[in-house]
Amino acid sequence: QQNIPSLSDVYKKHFRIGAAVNPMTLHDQEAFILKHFNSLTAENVMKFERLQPEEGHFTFTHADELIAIAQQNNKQVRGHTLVWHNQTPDWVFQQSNGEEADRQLLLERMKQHIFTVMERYKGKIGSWDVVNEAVSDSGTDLLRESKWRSIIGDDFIDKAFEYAHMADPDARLFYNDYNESHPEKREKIYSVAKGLVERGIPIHGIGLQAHWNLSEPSLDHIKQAIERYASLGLKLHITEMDVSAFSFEDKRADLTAPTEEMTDKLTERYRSFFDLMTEYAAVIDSVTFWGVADNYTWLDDFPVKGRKNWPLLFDEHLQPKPSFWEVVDVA
Ligand SMILES: Oc1ccccc1CN[C@@H]1C=C[C@@H](O)[C@H](O)[C@H]1O
Repeated sequence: QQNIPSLSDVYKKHFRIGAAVNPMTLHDQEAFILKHFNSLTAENVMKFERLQPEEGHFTFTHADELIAIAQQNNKQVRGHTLVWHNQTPDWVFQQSNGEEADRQLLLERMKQHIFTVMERYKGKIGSWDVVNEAVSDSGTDLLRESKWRSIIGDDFIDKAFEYAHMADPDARLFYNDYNESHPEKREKIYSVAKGLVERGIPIHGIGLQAHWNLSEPSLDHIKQAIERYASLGLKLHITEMDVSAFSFEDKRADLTAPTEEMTDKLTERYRSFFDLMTEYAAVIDSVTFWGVADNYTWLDDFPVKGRKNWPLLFDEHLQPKPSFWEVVDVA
C-alpha cells in the first residue's frame, strides 16, 4: 500500500473525499479508511431508526464510535440523516393508542429528535442531511407522499431546517436527494430549494447523492444540475457516489465479476466525473463515496437482492482499480 497515494491527500486542493462507513468496515478497514478519506458518513447508524428506535430511548453507541474515530483523526463527519420517509420507526407517526399522530405531536417529535441528536454532536458533525429524498420522482407534485408530509403538511421541510439551525447554528444544513441530475427531478429539487432560500429558511447546501451507472446520467445533465443548484448560492456536496455496473432496469444476476467492457466503461466514467467535479471545485466542497471498496456495497442488495456489484474505486481486496488511477491522475 506504500506506493499508493492517499485519495484525500491528492484531492485536498479541490474538495474533501469521504466514504460511507459502518461498524464492520470501520473495524476491519480502519487504517485504509483513515488513509484515503478525510470525511466520514454513517451509512446507517445515524438514521432515525438507529438513533431513537423507541420514543425517548436513544442508542448512540455505534454513532459515538464513528465520532470518536473522526475526532482522533481530524476527519469531517456528514450527519445522515434527520428527516426521511425510510428507516424511520412506525412509533414516530403514531399516538400511544396506535392512532395516527397529529401535526403538533409529530412536530414535537421531529424537534426532540433533531435537538437531542444535533446537540450531542455539536462541533463534531460539520454538515447534516437534514431532509433526505422529499422530492417526488414522477407526477406533477413537487413532494413525494410521506407520513411527514401528510401529517405535518408541506412545511415539514421548513420546520426540519429551522429546528436543525436552532439546535446547532454552526452546522451546515443540506437537502439531500438521488436522481438529482435527471432534468425533471432536478427542476423539482431546484424549486423546493429556491422556495426555502426565498423564505429565509436556514439551508446551506444541496446533497447530490450521485448514485450513477455506466450509462446514466449524461455528463451534460450532471453539469446542468451542478450549475442549477449552485445558482441558488448554495454549496454542493456529492454525498453518496457509486457507479453501478447495471442500469436500474437491468436485473441480470449472472455475473461473478465485472466484464472487461464494464471495467473499461467504469474507468472512463469515473475519469469524466472527476474531470467535471474538479472543474466545479469552487462550489463542490466534498465528494463522498457510498462505501469504501467493492467488498461491501449497498448495491449488492439494491435493486436486486444478493447481486454482486463493483461500483467503487477499490476492488474486493481493497486494491486500487484502473478507475482509482484515472481519478488520481485527474487531481
Ligand atoms: O438510489 C436510490 C433509488 C431509490 C431509492 C433510494 C435511493 C438511494 N437512497 C440512498 C441509498 C442508500 C441509503 O443507505 C441512503 O441512506 C439513501 O440516501
